[in-house]
Amino acid sequence: NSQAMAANHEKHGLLLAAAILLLLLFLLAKLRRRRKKYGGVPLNPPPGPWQLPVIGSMHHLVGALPHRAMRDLALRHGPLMLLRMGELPVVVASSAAAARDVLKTHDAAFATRPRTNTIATLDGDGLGFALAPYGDHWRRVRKLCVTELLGAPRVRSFQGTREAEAAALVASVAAAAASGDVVNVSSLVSTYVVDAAVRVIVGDRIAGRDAFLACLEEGLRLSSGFSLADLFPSSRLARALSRRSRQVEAAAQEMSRVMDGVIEEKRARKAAGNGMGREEEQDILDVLLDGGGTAPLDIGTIRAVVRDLFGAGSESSASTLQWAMAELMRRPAALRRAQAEVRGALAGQSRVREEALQELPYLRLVIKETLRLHATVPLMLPRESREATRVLGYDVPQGTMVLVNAWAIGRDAATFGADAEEFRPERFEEGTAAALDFRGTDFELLPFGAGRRMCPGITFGLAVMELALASLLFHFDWELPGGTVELDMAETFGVTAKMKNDLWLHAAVVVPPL
Ligand code: HEM
Repeated sequence: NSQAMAANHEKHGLLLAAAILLLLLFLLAKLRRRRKKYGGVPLNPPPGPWQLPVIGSMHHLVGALPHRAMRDLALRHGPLMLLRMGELPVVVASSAAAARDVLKTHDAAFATRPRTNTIATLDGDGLGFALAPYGDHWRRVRKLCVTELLGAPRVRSFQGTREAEAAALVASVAAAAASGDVVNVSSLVSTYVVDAAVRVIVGDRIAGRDAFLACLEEGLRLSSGFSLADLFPSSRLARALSRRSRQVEAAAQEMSRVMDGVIEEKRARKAAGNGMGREEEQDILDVLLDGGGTAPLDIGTIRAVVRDLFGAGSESSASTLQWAMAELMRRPAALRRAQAEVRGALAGQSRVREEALQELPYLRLVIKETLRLHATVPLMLPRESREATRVLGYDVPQGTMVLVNAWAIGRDAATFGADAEEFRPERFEEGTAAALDFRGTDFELLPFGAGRRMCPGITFGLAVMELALASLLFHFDWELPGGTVELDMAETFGVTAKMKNDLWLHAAVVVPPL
């Protein structure tokens, strides 16, 4: 009997051991699968919200704009968190300290951009530099752009063009004011920014101008956000089903076709000895076709650089200007102060010349505060880790997409105090905020990013924005249209957080344009 009991015990023991072994193997396999999914062998992944199979964390982002939803999640999960968008692991940095670690301490490790299907399709036959992988091509094109195209001397050389476009903007507002119509500030400001950009980038005499702009706009719209194929890159079905993939392909082809026409036109004019005048008259495309003093660039690269400059430069600047006007309308004291400043500095003159902008420190604070509160590229442009890296003590494996929530960082009460959500340009005249700058050295304020991939168009963008804002405030008094109690400050979804609805205002001429 006792022998039978012992045998029974042994049998149970063996069964138990086998069960435990199986369980362990199962858990190990699961763990390995998890680790493999995260990419590599992370030791300590950043915390994050719970995930569902297949869609990952996407259900946490439903119902709010991504930068807002991610800010709310970061308040619960911390300044560095791990999300999963479909198959893609995405790490989000949401505090100045986390941003410093990504953009400064490990700048080189995070200096590349993810290559999503949308980007690969758009870049199909030409690689610019905004979305290019880190490497020799990016380095060469960026250097050319920083030194030859977007540097202070070149930007200064376009002063006359900008002033002419600002005069056209003022004339359009004045015409609407004279007829008593409400002015669509959003639309006029966008036209101004795009016209100024077209003239500076490809010149004002191109035949295919309208088709060219329509293509750029479509390309930009399609490259915003994530497409289905981007979220499930390994799923050929998703790719086949994704209507956007096909739209992107069609847009990319059309864009190349139109752009080639523009370039041909330029080349023909150049060959005829007409159109490559003195340096100060050269537009950016002239310089690109010239090779900028180095070996000539291939046509695909030229196409892509032109597209990048438009894509990165136009909507961001136009959107910032619209937010600035909208915020000023909500803060009459700030509006009055900015107007008193510009009208005082330019007393007796009939238009704003760029030299006068030096005398408008408050106007600059208005733009700075707008960039803080409405970082128009709210999640910056995505980065990707080139190697396994530790950020704030957490492991970020190679190949992880990294987003920096510049929008949330600009509104962080830990930096800007209890009124961080309010528009108050004066904050930059007081206390520690006065020392903060947005040129990539202070991680509390990152509207243009920081590090190797930071925005190279700051000088260009500020020149366009300051002149327009000064002109609008110098010539006109502004009022909300009758019946408007509260301005609609909602944002749209996209790479840039634009105002969702156009800003309509009443303008009254105070200083008549010539
Ligand atoms: C208010 C205006 C603007 C804002 C808020 C803005 C913001 C940004 C941000 C956040 C980035 C990503 C930086 C990073 O990854 O660290 C960026 C990149 C870039 N911006 Fe801007 N930008 C503006 C105007 C412009 C203008 C006017 C141009 C050119 C004409 C321009 C050209 C670019 C390019 C080419 C890149 C990619 C740089 C690279 O990957 O190496 N931007 N911008």
